[in-house]
Amino acid sequence: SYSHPQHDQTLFEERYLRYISPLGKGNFGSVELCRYDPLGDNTGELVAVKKLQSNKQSNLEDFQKEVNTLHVLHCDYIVKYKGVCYSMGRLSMSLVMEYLPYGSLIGYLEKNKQNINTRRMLLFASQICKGMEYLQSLRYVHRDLAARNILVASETLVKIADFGLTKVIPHNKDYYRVTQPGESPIFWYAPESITESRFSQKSDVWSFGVVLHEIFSYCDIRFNPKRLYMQEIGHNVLGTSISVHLANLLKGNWRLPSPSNCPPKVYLLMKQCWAHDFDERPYFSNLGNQIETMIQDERE
Ligand SMILES: COc1ccc(-c2cccc3nc(Nc4ccc(N5CCN(C)CC5)cc4)nn23)cc1
Repeated sequence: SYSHPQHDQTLFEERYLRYISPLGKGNFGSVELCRYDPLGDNTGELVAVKKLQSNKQSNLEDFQKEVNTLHVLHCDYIVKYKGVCYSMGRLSMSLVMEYLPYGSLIGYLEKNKQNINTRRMLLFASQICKGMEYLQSLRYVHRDLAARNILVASETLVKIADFGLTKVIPHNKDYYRVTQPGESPIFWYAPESITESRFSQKSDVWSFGVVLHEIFSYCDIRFNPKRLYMQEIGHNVLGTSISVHLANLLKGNWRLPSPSNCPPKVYLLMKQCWAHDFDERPYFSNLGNQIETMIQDERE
């Protein structure tokens, strides 16, 4: 059954949505840069439009849920939802969001690593913490927190994007169990998510630790989490699935190594997020405070 349509949904008319260029491919869809230009004089605003890839019913319902999720989120550290555009002909819909000019954190850190100091990396980390704290206050679990899903709005502001896998935790539980794990980003997953498909605020904290590792590795492809884990697991693993090897590696307390030049106190923060027992992992509020303190201490 369809989730109820949002009554105050902002409607963008397809005929005024001018395609400019592709921005990337996310979960279930592609994102394009468009100008919404009703006056037809190029004075309209630039927007990021996420088009639903296939019109498969299941994807349409997941997409509608993503729209409903983003619609209720109002936070400086979460990409702003603007509205939807229905293409009547194809009975499909697109999600219209604010356009963030600097793109994803991955491209930004790689390109600007020369002039990004520890202080700015900690600032980005604290903003992601605040966005996650807000998300958790509404009982949402993101489930796909990764540098690829963090967008750069300005040189001093990042926002969390891509709520394709986000779930709401039921009120009588403190975790969400996924039935059909699709294309899973297992190298960002907590052990309990890998072995039991169990997702909670504490599994998002684990993923945040991996995002910290990505940030302090300047998202250098040579040190990306998947590559580091696969080096440790060994590329020629046959038979048993990668996730079994990964779960055993984590059970045996192997963790991603400290990025080079990463301040020891930041690596300690990552290790806190990677406590095997999810009850021992800090909350985003606690992480945010620790990071704020580090920012104060940064003399740079
Ligand atoms: C996974 O792919 C995406 C792509 C775009 C988005 C998205 C959603 C909501 C808002 C939003 N603003 C931007 N901006 C943006 C700007 C530049 C680029 N790149 C410029 C350089 N190119 C080589 C790569 C794309 C990508 C995204 N992207 N974006 C989310 C996931």
